[in-house]
Amino acid sequence: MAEHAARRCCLGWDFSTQQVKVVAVDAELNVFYEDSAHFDRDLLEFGTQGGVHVHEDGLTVTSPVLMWVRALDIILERMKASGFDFSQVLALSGAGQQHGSVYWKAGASQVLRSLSPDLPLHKQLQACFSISDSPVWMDSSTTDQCRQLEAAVGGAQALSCLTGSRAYERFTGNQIAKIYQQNPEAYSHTERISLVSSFAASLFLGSYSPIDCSDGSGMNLLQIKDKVWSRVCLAACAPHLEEKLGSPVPSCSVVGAISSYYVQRYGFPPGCQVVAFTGDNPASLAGMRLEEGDIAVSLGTSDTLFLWLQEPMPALEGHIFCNPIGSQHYMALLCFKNGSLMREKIRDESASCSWSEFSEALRSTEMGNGGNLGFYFDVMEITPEIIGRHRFSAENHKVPAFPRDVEIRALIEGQFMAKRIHAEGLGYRVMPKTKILATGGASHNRDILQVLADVFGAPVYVIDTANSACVGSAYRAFHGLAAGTDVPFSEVVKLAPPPRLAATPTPGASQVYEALLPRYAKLEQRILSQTQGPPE
Ligand SMILES: O=C(CO)[C@@H](O)[C@H](O)CF
Repeated sequence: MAEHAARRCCLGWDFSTQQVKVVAVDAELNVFYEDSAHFDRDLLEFGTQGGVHVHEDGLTVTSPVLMWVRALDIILERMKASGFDFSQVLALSGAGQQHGSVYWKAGASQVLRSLSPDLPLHKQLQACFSISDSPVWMDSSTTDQCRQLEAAVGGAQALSCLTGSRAYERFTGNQIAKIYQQNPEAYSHTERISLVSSFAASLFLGSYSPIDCSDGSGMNLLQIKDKVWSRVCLAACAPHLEEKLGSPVPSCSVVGAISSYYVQRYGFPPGCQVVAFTGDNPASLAGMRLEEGDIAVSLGTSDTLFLWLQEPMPALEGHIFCNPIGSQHYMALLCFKNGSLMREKIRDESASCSWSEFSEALRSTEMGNGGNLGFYFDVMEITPEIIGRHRFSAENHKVPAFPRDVEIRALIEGQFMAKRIHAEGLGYRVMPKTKILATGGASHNRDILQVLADVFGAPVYVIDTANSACVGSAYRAFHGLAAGTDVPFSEVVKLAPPPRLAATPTPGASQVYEALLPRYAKLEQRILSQTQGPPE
């Protein structure tokens, strides 16, 4: 009977790099519907690869904004054809790939406000964008604009203290500066600039949605402490920018009711609430239900850390964003490029291409590896900027090689000690209630997770994050329904399936790694100074 009973629900959307995805989550926080429109597969007319166009200069990377609109049409039509009961949708929220930007042409707001329910969105919005190919996060063509912005605020560290990051090519302020400098006419014909997240929210609102503080933190424009635009940064990027951006809002804000277009065309209830959309990574933090003191480690091609921070320490590496679910707190992202590909290389070289031999090596070597430490960066590392393999004996002497088992443990201990050191450099602190949430390919290897638990001195849980940005957005929609009641996000999501405990710290682990971590940090600085030359 339950199957046919009305299922009050919230929708969570993700306008990501390669697809638009949606999940429907019921009041018991079960996902009961999901669908996606894949750009390369379902929207061939746009000719993207991996959802983007890489331009001939090899630096400029864009995506057609109308492709995103068309993908939404496809999903909504498919949901309608499947008999999805839109009348049960209480609220919706969503996520977008961070840093990307959308340029609404003068007059577009009028079109958004008066959409005809007889036509799909893409047929009505075709003339609404002053830039048809939106810059996205894979773009790295704005180095000049990055240097100009840092110079305007007093340098890279000053910009990081102000906005949470030093200048990065993909960050939206630098992308806007490039458009203003290279296409001033298009810029002057632009009445509104959205992020991908607030652009998607605008489609559902039928008016311009404000940018939320969390995704806004990925622009090099928002003062993350005061949660207002930095006038110095705005002025350094382009004129009249504040009026084109609108004012930022807290990520938990209800930005309005759904546009009548969706009520008339699909049967959404007129009172369906739209909760501010945010960036895909902040939405994933919500989907993983990270709490104060927790850390999420995504062990993939590159390893990514999601941190919950109370008192951030902005640095020249990593990114600090306003927290999407703890309005007075922050989150941080740290990316380590030498992730699974490095683990696979050492597996092939030192464990005969076998994960079971790799695991056996971890089980047969002691915590601390007899004082041997290794740094393994076959590609230029981001955190920090080091390349090459560097091995040190217990006496801190450089050595050319380790025995196979020692090599394997040195790799894994080194990767996790680096993560802890750089996380603590951003202000992260392991707390008594800290949980480490592991996800990604390597999180299926229990012996690797045991080292993670030992190095951090905290229990490791595993979670499935396949739909974390979508699910996190649906959770945030439910939280938006409780707006004004001070119900914390953790209370709203307490029914969600709990993560599974995978490893707890070995007795004595803290003593071992409290001694090793400072040594690792010093040796990392030694390598940096040798490879970067003397300080300027
Ligand atoms: O650039 C990034 C974060 O800073 C990426 O994770 C994008 O958000 C991916 F869409």
